[in-house]
Amino acid sequence: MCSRDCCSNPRGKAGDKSAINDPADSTIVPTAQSQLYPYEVIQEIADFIVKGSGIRPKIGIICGSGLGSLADIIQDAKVFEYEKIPNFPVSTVEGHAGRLVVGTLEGANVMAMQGRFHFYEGYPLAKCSMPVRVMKLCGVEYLFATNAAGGINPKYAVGDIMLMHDHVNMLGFAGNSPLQGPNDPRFGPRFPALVNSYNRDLINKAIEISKIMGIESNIHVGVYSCLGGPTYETIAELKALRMMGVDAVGMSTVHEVITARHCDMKVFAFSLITNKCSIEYSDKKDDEANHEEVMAVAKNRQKACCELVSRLIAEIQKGS
Ligand SMILES: O=P(O)(O)O[C@@H]1C[C@H](O)[C@@H](CO)O1
Ligand SMILES: Nc1nc2[nH]cnc2c(=O)[nH]1
Repeated sequence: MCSRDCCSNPRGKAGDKSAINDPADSTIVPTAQSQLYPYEVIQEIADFIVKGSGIRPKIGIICGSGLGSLADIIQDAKVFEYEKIPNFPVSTVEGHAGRLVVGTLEGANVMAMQGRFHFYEGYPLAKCSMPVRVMKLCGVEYLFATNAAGGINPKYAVGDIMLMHDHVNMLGFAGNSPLQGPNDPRFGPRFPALVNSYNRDLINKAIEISKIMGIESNIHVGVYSCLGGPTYETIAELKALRMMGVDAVGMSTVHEVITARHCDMKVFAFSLITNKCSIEYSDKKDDEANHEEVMAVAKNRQKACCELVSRLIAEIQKGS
């Protein structure tokens, strides 16, 4: 366990001047990824996982809210509780177990985060997406990021899956990035491009797989937007997002994708639509999003999500 309480306590020790130069104190050094988690610290975490599991994973999976079962299908699993991994944050959200599962899926070496870190938990974005860099130094080439999201596109139904082909980074519009601060070129360039972030081949393969699974009418390709949370959106915000071309809205994934693309990982991401976001004013309680509904829908659809992920990993394995 890390001796610096900042790693488990997102608030740190405000006002403690002696900690100003502590690179891992998230209160004093707000968001600079390379300062919060220098390369050497990420390397130590990666070594801990690779040595502890005896596996060098090729595919990294991040399980969205209620989608932890994506990690339950991993074979020969070696499980690391987050609190036992040196310098790792802890999960604080229901539906995010807080375990890293390393093993094999469809013959591929994989590592899966059963629980991710969100900005609204009080973690800076650099900390939220730090595990993606750990994945990279473990050997991961492909990031599979999943999330639960509200459907703004009126054609989307609860339980549908939206394959992400682009995003609108609302936190970025507000000047917040996981890459803020000094750049460490060992991870990637100062100014990474984000066009084509979502791997087109993997999207096309997922569409083909959805046909084989007979769920193609529940599959969409669309644009996700990440907001800070933890509040769900107002009607006016939803209307604005829709005008911007957003199809689904959530509170995660985008900063993970940015970090993955910065270090040149191939990205596949999807949103499970757990609730419909009505953009009309109404008094109906049914129109209000809530986390219980999000979790219940995710539980109902976990089988389809697991099959999609497994089949796509099998395709990647076939090509390698
Ligand atoms: O981790 P994800 O993005 O799947 O979780 C979503 C966003 C919030 O954490 C939560 C809201 O219900 O679900
Ligand atoms: N921001 C946001 N996140 C979600 N996660 C699941 N549903 C929603 C939603 O409607 N809005």
